Amino acid sequence: MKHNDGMLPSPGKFKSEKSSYSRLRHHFSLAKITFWSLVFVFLIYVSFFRAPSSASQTSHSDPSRRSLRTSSYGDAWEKRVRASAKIRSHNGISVLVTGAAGFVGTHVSAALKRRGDGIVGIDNFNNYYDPNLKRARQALLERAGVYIVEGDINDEKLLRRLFDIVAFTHVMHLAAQAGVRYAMENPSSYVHSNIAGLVSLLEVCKSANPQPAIVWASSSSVYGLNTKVPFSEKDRTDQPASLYAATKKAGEEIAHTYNHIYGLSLTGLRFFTVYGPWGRPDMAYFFFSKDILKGKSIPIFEGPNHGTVARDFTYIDDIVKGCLASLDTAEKSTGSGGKKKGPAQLRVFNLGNTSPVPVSELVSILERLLKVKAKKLVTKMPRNGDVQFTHANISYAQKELHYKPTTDLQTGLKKFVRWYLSYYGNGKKSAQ
Ligand SMILES: O=C(O)[C@H]1O[C@H](OP(=O)(O)OP(=O)(O)OC[C@H]2O[C@@H](n3ccc(=O)[nH]c3=O)[C@H](O)[C@@H]2O)[C@H](O)[C@@H](O)[C@@H]1O
Repeated sequence: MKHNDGMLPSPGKFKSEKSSYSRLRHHFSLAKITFWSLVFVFLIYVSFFRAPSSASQTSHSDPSRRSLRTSSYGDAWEKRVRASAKIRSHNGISVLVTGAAGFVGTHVSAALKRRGDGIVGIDNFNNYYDPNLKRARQALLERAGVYIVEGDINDEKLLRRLFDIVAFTHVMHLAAQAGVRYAMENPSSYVHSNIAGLVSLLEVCKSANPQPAIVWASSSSVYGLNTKVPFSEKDRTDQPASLYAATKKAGEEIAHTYNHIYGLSLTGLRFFTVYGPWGRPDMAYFFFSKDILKGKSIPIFEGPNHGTVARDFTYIDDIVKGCLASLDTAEKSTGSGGKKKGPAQLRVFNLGNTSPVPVSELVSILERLLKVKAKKLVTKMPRNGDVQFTHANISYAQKELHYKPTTDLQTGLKKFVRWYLSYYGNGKKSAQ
């Protein structure tokens, strides 16, 4: 600005010398044009280079950006959605599976498809862990005839569009930011997926006509610092030990609200450390296997006074049975047009294995199966959200869902290791 001010002409001078006046005027306009061009270029720079850098951090969380992409989905896309949602069995259901390229999502989608239900998946394919594994799961489902729409559950416009195309009878909501310890690194991703994403989904479900029944993934971590074992659904869950657990607990309260106000039928499933083939590389059994094969040391947590850390590890096939039984026993939502017509079903179930195994035992089993001795590094359990012990009381699920886990850790890990070695090779091509 100063530079330009300095060029401001004195009017008196220009009256006496006309030609130099017009020359000066010409110079002045050139300077003005140059100045405003620079301002313009600067503004473009700011909007194109600065703003997107902050947007790119939240790009996964900006539904409007995705909606732009969504609007480009055309007839061919719609046809794929319809084909995938086609029910092929008598009494089949049509299910929107969120997080379909995830570990549990893939297994549940495949199982539903096998029995003739119509399935449409949705997944944002984020890079919390190796997206190649998610793509491989997608390819697996694709071969089975399940289409996964690439999109975020925060994108209400996309969700509404899916409901316009398919009258889903059920939603199996498995999309989430998982992992207990990562919550200290990236807390907002938990709020984004587990709270905002859930609300976005429920908003769409509540105004869908007919409203679907919803089954969704809560977590055993909601028991937090609860010391009464085995954990029963009636026990207190108001002492979460991690933000992850807090967002899942918040999800249970949000479910209550949508059930209460809009008559949505909602079933929350508290999964207990689910493991198996096609599992999540961020989980201990998975990266322990990878590191044992690589000869890297593995940190085995122990509690205060050398206390045992144990988990009620639950095999994926048992979890899938629990999910399907929850869908099959879910009553219809009672609302329509965003209004409640009567009381609707609201349930929460533990889906565990009822037999906790110490982490040290998990490692011993892996050593035997992988035929490699682990380099164990016994470490004090860090204060980053872990709890020392989980143990499910499953009597409620047994009664209502006929849920009965049948796979012990040794048998389940054998299947996992077989898959791991066939997928990644004998440690040569290992997980990322
Ligand atoms: O059941 C649940 O609710 C939760 O189960 C798992 O959480 P977590 O049980 O902590 O599973 P892992 O991260 O695989 O840990 C398994 C066990 O290994 C221990 N561990 C973990 C990491 C490590 O480096 N060393 C170690 O000993 C943990 O303390 C824990 O006892 C999942 O990661 C969560 O998404 C899920 O919600």
